[in-house]
Amino acid sequence: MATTSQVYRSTRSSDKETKTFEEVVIQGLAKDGGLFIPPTIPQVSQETLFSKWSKLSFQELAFEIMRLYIDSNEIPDADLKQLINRSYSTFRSTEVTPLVKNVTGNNENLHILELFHGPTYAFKDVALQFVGNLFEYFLQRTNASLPESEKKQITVVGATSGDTGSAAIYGLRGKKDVSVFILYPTGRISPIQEEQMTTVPDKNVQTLSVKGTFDNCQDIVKAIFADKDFNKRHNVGAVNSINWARILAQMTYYFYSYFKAIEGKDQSAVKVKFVVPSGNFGDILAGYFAKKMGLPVEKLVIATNENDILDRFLKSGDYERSDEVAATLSPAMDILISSNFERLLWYLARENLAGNDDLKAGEIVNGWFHELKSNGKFQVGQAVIDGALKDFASERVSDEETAATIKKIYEESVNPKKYVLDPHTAVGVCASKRLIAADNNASINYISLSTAHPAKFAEAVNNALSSFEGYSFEKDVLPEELKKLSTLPKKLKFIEKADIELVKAAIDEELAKMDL
Ligand SMILES: Cc1ncc(COP(=O)(O)O)c(C=O)c1O
Ligand SMILES: N[C@@H](CCOP(=O)(O)O)C(=O)O
Repeated sequence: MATTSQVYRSTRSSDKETKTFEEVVIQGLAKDGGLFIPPTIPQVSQETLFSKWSKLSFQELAFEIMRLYIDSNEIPDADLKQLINRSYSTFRSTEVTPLVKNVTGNNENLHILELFHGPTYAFKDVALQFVGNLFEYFLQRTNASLPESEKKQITVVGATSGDTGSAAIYGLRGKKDVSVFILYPTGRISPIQEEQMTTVPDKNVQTLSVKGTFDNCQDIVKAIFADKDFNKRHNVGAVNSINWARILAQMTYYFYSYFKAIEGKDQSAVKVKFVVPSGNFGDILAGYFAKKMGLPVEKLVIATNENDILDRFLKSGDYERSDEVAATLSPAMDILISSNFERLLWYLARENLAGNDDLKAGEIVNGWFHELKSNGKFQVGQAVIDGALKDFASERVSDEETAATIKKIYEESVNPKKYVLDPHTAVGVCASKRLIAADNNASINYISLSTAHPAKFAEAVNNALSSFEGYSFEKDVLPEELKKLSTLPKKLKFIEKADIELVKAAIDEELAKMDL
């Protein structure tokens, strides 16, 4: 049997107010600047997990999980099933997120969880195909009873370091009553990522290339949510992982891949570690929920590149923003502040500092984030670090190690041979390899999340592999669908400075032209 959790609250709130699922999806960010979380995490029994859920398809599993977090009065069973099936019908794999088992042979138990079989070849599609359909569902229902002049529209404003942008655009292109504005840091995303976003001709889509960093873009998006007047005029919606529905939809692949990894093995004798290339902490946070719901995960391993705020936190308890973002081979993870970490901190604060009191936890987290804003850092104390270390470990991976891992796996892989990793996935696989050596324990299975298709990062992949005889990016890596992108006309608007007023003015101007 499973328990449910269908009300939400803000990580920074110390009052009793709760919200419904629809409210948190449509609102995105809480008014106090906090993120929405379910205060109670539903529990799933081991019996349900292993005698029922382990036999389900990806779509069936998604339904069981989502049902626990969404009241059936908000979305009835039949509608939720339809939303899920429609969202995953766009994937190129019938399994949606297939697991490549024992990629380096049987000795290492290293499995690669391929999350890039959706329309934009990155893990974001798993959540954003669903979120796009969800926006449409809620809007159609609200608008059905309203006269034409009062019909609601949503203006989605998102920030991307490369992948969220295109996945959001593909999830929302052409949808009625929704417009999409995506901010990305000029020159800091790969050419294919930029082409994916800027070549979509639908009139409800506009990309904004902002002179600055991803953190500048994310800060502007959060400030836009806090701007009451702009929000009232435009009804702003979130596609970044500040939107709870993103995290919810990502939980499925933790359960699904766990069951695939242990298939045919004695479940009580096997341990599973998930290794997750991390930036904004949205992907691995879904794994935290899966673990807390009852999936017997040994550890969730945060793999960072040189932008290592999460690794430094786990080692010191200081959450401290660096002065500058490093440009690495894994640019989608070039992030200074990991937005979703706030959600984890709320649970850790409640359990370790607030005597399990929701309101007190909100007060503590609010204090921390005010400190971060004024001093660029805060400290959580040993009890919170110890709490985090029960579920998490972390590894920091350099660019040299990333490139070396792409090479090594190309050389070593047996299933299939000459397996090509993208640089983000390589950060995770490098961390997995370190753990395999350190743990030296044959009962542990490592599920390393592959967050993007290698074709999206041609330069890093080619630099690592072009010296191998017979290697051809065009022939072996680049999918047909991505080949034609460079020939299509681009639609983008430059924003000269990372300035909220310039961005708001651009949105106003473009919205007027869209005439939705
Ligand atoms: C390819 C890729 N890998 C890893 C990440 C990091 O994921 P998260 O931000 O959820 O930690 C991102 C960006 O989010 C990404 O685009
Ligand atoms: N790496 C992300 C950054 C945005 O993160 P999100 O998960 O909060 O949307 C990207 O590719 O855009």
